[in-house]
Amino acid sequence: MIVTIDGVAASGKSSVSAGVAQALGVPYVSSGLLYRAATLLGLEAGTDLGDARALLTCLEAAPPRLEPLASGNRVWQGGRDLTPDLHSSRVDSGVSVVAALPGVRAWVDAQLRALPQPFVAEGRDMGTAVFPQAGAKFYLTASPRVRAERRASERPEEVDAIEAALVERDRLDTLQSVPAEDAQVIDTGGLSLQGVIDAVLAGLPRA
Ligand SMILES: Nc1ncnc2c1ncn2[C@@H]1O[C@H](COP(=O)(O)OP(=O)(O)O)[C@@H](O)[C@H]1O
Ligand SMILES: Nc1ccn([C@@H]2O[C@H](COP(=O)(O)OP(=O)(O)O)[C@@H](O)[C@H]2O)c(=O)n1
Repeated sequence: MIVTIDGVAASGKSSVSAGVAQALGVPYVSSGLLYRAATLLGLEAGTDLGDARALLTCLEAAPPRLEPLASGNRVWQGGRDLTPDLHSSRVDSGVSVVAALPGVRAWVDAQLRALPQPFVAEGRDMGTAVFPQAGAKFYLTASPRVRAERRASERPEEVDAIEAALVERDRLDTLQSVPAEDAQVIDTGGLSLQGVIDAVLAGLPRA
C-alpha cells in the first residue's frame, strides 16, 4: 500500500513520514528533494530557473536519482551526493519557480512512479496527481508562525524572515498543494512529532 502525506512547507511532512514508514517497516519518499535537486543543478549551471527546456537538458544529461533510505532520503548525481546542498536558502527561494514548470513536474512524477512500492510518499501532490490510488492519504497543516519557529532550528535566518519566506512559498505552491478530497487533514500545531505520527497511524485502514 502507498500512504501519502502532503502538506504546506515545514508542516512536518518528512519527519512524520519517516516515523510512519519506520512503524510500517517500509521506506519513505521525499518528492520535494527532486524539485530541490533540479533547482540546485539549474543554479549551478547558471540557467534561468524559469527556462524549462534548459533545466530538462541539465536533468537529462546527468539525471539526479532519489534514494529513499529509511534513515533519510538522499539524492545522487552519479557519485556526487547532492543532499547536503538541497536545503540552502538559495534553493528554498528558487524551488517554487522550478516546480511550476509542467515539464519538470512530469520528470519528477516519472522518477517517483518508477520506485519500488510500497512506501510512504510525502510532498504536495502525492495524494492527488501522482498516487491518486493511494490506500491512505493525509494532509498536514500548521500556522506559518509555528512552522517558522520549527524551521528556525535548521536555518541561519531569523524567525520573521523564515516565516515570510514560507508564506511566499505557500503562495507560489498553491496550485499543486490542494488536499486530496479523501485526505485526512491534521493540524499539527498543538501536537508533538510523535503525536502526529500516532494520529497518522491511527488513521490508517485496518489490515
Ligand atoms: N509536531 C511537531 N512538533 C514539533 N516539531 C516538529 C513537529 N513536526 C516537525 N517538527 C520539526 O519541524 C521541522 C520541519 O519538519 P519537516 O519534517 O522538515 O517538515 P517538512 O518536511 O514539511 O518541510 C523539523 O525540525 C522537525 O523536527
Ligand atoms: N510534491 C511536491 C513536492 C515539492 N514541491 C515543490 O518543492 C518545494 C520543496 O519541497 P519540500 O517538500 O522539500 O519543502 P518543505 O515543505 O520541506 O519546505 C516546494 O516548495 C514545492 O515548490 C512540489 O511542487 N510538489
